[in-house]
Amino acid sequence: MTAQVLDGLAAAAAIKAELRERVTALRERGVVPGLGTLLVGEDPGSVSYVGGKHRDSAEIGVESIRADLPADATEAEVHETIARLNADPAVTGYIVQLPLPRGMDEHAALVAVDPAKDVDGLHPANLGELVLGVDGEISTPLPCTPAGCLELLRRNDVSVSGKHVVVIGRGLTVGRPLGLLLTRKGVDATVTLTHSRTTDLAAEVRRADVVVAAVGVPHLVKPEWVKPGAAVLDVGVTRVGTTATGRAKLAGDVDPGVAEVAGWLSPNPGGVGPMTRAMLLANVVAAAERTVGRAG
Ligand SMILES: Nc1nc(=O)c2c([nH]1)NC[C@@H]1CN(c3ccc(C(=O)N[C@@H](CCC(=O)O)C(=O)O)cc3)C=[N+]21
Repeated sequence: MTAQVLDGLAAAAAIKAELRERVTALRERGVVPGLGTLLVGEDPGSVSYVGGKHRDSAEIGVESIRADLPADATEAEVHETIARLNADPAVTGYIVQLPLPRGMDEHAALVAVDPAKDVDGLHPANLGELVLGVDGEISTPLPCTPAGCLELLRRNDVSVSGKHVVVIGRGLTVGRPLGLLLTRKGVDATVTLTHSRTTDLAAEVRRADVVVAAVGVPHLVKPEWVKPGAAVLDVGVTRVGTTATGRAKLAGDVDPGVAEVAGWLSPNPGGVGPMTRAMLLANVVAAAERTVGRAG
């Protein structure tokens, strides 16, 4: 058996086509959505992701506002830039690209973002809404990678309702908020949130109907761990060298052999990454629509 491909590029293209129409409607009302990014330093992964976010924005008519600071920028400069993005009316929403350089206080940066402009869904107020709003609709932005995981499954008719989902990794941007999203009413998964201190990860994964690997350990999830027919989302990515042509060689958290056991598998690249970017744009468009609502 070979797993069906959970094609993130195709799903993201469909989402972007829908968003493009909403952007056109906003522009007709004189509202121009703008995505801001704050990037500190030159981590090659971060540079590549931020570039992708702005390319996607241009495709659907969202303006780009880039703030790039050198790796040796001071924390005060980072906070000045955050204040500027908070105040800039052209910026509908923005993200502080993580990780920040070693030694910088990420929590302090995330708290400083205006919650109304937090299109990452990582401000404590928005994460708090995610915790409090488990029983109903919430209008605050959802963290992009967790939302992208659910949307990729939904668009491929893979239901998680009543299913056992094993999430590997408890990080701020994926595992922890994903556990909250999966257990909301209407999503209704049963979740096991595993991490580096989990005693027997292989045994946990073997019981899973859906596996989400988000740790950044190349090829961690082995074919023998996966229940035949399970859906596997490969979220983590690690740069493991460069190709002869100078491009980055990437390795996901899932061993390629899993494709022979799983029922569905998201490729990496081409799976959850493009969905993360699509969800970011969805948050920007929704934030712009909320400003229209406020104006009457
Ligand atoms: N504040 C913040 N928000 C984030 O959402 C955030 C972050 N910081 N820091 C890092 C992680 C990682 N992340 C990715 C986004 C897109 C791809 C992506 O589009 N990947 C392409 C390949 C891109 C390539 O070739 O490098 C793919 O999977 O097909 C990957 C990873 C967002 N993150």
